[in-house]
Amino acid sequence: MRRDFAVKGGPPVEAVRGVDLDVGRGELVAFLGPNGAGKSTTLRMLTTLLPPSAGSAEVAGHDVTADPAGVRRRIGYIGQGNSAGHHQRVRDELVTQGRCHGLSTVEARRRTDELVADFDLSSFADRGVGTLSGGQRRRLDVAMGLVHRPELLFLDEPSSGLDPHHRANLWEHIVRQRERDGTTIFMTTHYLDEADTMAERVIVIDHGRVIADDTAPVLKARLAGDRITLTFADPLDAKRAASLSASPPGPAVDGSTVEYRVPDGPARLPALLRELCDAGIDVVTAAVSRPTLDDVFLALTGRSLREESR
Ligand SMILES: Nc1ncnc2c1ncn2[C@@H]1O[C@H](COP(=O)(O)OP(=O)(O)OP(=O)(O)O)[C@@H](O)[C@H]1O
Repeated sequence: MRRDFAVKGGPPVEAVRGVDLDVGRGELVAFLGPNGAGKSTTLRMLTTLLPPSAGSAEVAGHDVTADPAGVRRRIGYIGQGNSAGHHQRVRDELVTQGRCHGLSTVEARRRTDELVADFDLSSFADRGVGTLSGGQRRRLDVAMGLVHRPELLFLDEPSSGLDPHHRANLWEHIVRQRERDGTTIFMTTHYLDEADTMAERVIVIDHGRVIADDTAPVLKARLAGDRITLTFADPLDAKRAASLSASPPGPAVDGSTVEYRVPDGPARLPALLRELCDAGIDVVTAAVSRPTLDDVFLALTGRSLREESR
C-alpha cells in the first residue's frame, strides 16, 4: 500500500511508500516509528478513513477499497483524540455508540452494562464525559471502540499522555478483553517499553517503509546485542582498555567510560574483567544492560527513536 499527499506549490508528500503487512488472527502487534514515519496514515488506510494512492489491503477478510463497510463492521478504531462527546453522560455515549452499530436499544443497554463492568466505569457512568480524568476517559474510548465486539482493534497511541499508573490500568483492561474475546490488536505507540512488554510482534516503519518485523527479543538479539559499560579511574585507563586486542571489537570511549556491544553480555563480562586485570588496568564499575527497542532502531537507522519521538 502507498499513500501520497498533494501539497500546494510543492512536490507531493510520500507519507507511505510501501507497506506490506500480514497480521494473523489474535496477534497483538505494535507498529513503531518516529514522528512522520507514516504510522497514522497506514492506520487510516487500514481503517478505511483514507483511500490508498496505490495498492490494496484486506482487513478482517474484506477489501478496504471495494468493501469499506464490511471492514468497518468488523473493526474497532480508537484514534489519538477522545471519541466521546464532552457534554454527554458516559453511559449514554456507550448506548448511542451501540445504536450506531445497529444494536437495538435493549441490546445496546445490555452491552453498555457489560462494558461499564469490564472497564471499571461504574463509579462515573452517570457523569458527564467532560468531568473524567485522562485515564478514565481513555478507558471509555477503548470501551466505545469495543461496543460491537470487533474481531480486530486498531489503537492509535492508546496510552499517550497517561501517567504510568493509568497506563498500567488501561493495559490491564485491554489484556483482559483480549484474553476473553481473542481480539486481534494492531497499535501504534511511542512508549517503547509498552511495545516491548505487551506486543507479540513489533513492526518498525521509517520514511513510509517497513524496516523490521519480528518479535522484540529476536529484533534485539539480531540487531542490537547487550551493552557492557565499564568505568575507569581516568580517561587514560579507558583508552588503554579499549585498545586491548582481546577486548570486544568497536568499543565506544567517552572520557573514563568504555562501552562494548556484545551478543551475550553476562557471559562475556567475567572474561573481559580478567583480561583487564591481567593487563594491570583497574575497573571502577562494571554494568551489563540488555538492549531496548530504541537500540534496535538505532542499529537500523543510526537514529534514536526516543529522541525523535519527543
Ligand atoms: N493531509 C496531509 N497532507 C500532507 N501531508 C500529510 C498529510 N497527512 C500526513 N502527512 C505527512 O505524511 C507523513 C506521515 O504522517 P503520519 O501522520 O502518518 O506519521 P506518523 O508516523 O503517524 O507520525 P506521528 O508519530 O507524529 O503521529 C508526514 O510527513 C506528514 O506530515
